[in-house]
Parts: sequence; structure tokens; C-alpha cells
Amino acid sequence: MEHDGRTDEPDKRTLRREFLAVRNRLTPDVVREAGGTLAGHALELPELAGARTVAAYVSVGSEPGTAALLDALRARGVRVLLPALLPDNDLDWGEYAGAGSLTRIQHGGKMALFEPSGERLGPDAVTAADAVLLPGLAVDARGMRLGRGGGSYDRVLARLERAGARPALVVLLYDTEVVARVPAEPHDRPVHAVVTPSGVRRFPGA
Ligand SMILES: Nc1nc2c(c(=O)[nH]1)N(C=O)[C@@H](CNc1ccc(C(=O)N[C@@H](CCC(=O)O)C(=O)O)cc1)CN2
Ligand SMILES: Nc1ncnc2c1ncn2[C@@H]1O[C@H](COP(=O)(O)OP(=O)(O)OP(=O)(O)O)[C@@H](O)[C@H]1O
Repeated sequence: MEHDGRTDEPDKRTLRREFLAVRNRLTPDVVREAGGTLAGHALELPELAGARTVAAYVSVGSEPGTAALLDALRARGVRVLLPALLPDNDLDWGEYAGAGSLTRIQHGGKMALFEPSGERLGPDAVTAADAVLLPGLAVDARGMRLGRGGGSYDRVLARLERAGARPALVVLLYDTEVVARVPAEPHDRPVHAVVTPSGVRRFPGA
């Protein structure tokens, strides 16, 4: 296993590759079923029960499915914001207006994403969210999240902090992705909870 030379921990790049390899072996049925179960748990979170605006994302490939969750939130009357990737990996935002309102965008060599086709609200729109649902590849006992490596959500979290916004931060993962420890850098910020198909785990120190 590769190391970053500074600690005993495997580096982020190595870990991302390992977690992605496990995800890529999941069948479409497992991915869909996990999404349905996960949506049920997420919808019971008190942080989401009172939320008027939720920043979420449209899952792709073998990410735990978010389609059921997005539609359930919208049916509740929640304003759901979805990200659109900018050239520098920062995120712009637009409102979710149903599955038909999404456009598949291939960003060069990066993964293809489904983005809102309506009005763009600007990167600061996320500061209006009462809860932010984050993608990731793993989370540890402190709530530190291993992301995809683009730094998109690191920027979102930094922007929330600058604005003095304190939304609930919830990462959506598979059970095997909740681990003892992931490497953390000074810019990394912990999340408050993780939702997996088996339930919710909170990180009180976050
Ligand atoms: N479904 C979904 N939507 C999402 C994310 C996500 O993880 N999942 N994002 C999460 O931030 C944001 C998009 N940010 C991204 C940033 C970088 C790459 C990217 O470069 N991907 C390449 C190579 C990564 C690498 O260099 O290792 C790839 O996936 O092949 C993709 C998305 C917003 N939307
Ligand atoms: N606030 C920020 N503004 C600009 N770049 C940042 C910020 N925070 C982190 N970065 C940069 O983003 C890159 C990716 O960081 P990191 O490896 O922690 O990604 P990640 O947390 O796994 O990804 P993501 O945040 O997209 O889920 C690093 O080069 C890092 O320096």
C-alpha cells in the first residue's frame, strides 16, 4: 500500500481508489435498494424534518442513490438545491424541479453529472441551506470525510464557515465506508452525521 511518507496512514489517493473499487463491484439492484433504505433513514432525521432549504446532489454510478430522497424532500415542499460543477471545481447551485429538470453534463475527463437546467443561483446560494447532504467515499469516527478529491465540498464548507452559516452536514455512504480513521488535512471539516442503509450515526464532536 502507498503511503504519503509523513504518517502511518495510507494517503487519500490510495484510499479513494480502494473505496471506489469496492463501490464499482456493486450491482445496480444493490445501489438502488441502498438508496431507498437510506432515503427512509434520512427523512427521519430531525435536522431534515424542519429544513426549508436542503442542498443535495444527484447520485451517479455506484454512489448510494439519492433519487428517492430528492423526490421525497420536494414532495414535502422543501426547496432542494443541486450543485453544478464550475471549471475550477467550485460549485454553483440551482433548484431541483423534478427528474425532468436535470441535464447530464460531461465535464471533460471527470465523471458525468446530472445538473439542474434552470437558473443558476451562484456559489453563495448554499449558505441559505438548513442542511447540506454531501457525497463522499468514507467518514471516520471524528466525522472527517474523505471526498472525491476535487475539493468542491471543502470549498462549500469553507464558504459556509465564512458566512457564519451552521447547517446540518450529513454525508451519505454505504456501511463499509464508515471507518475508524481517514487522513485529514488542516482544511478538512467534520460532518455532523452519516446516513447509511443501516441507519444514522452522529458525530457529537463535529
Ligand atoms: N453525484 C455527485 N455529484 C457531485 C459530486 C459528487 O461527488 N457526486 N461532487 C463532489 O465533489 C461535486 C462535483 N465535483 C467533482 C469534482 C471533481 C471530479 C473529478 O475530477 N472526478 C474524476 C477524477 C477525480 C480524481 O482526480 O481523482 C473522476 O471521478 O474520474 C468530479 C466531480 C458536485 N456534484
Ligand atoms: N477552501 C478551499 N478553497 C480552494 N481549494 C481548496 C479548499 N479546501 C481544499 N482545497 C483543495 O482541494 C483539493 C482537494 O482536497 P481534498 O483532497 O481534501 O478533497 P476532498 O475533501 O476529498 O474532496 P471534496 O471536498 O470535493 O469532497 C486540495 O488540493 C485542496 O488544497
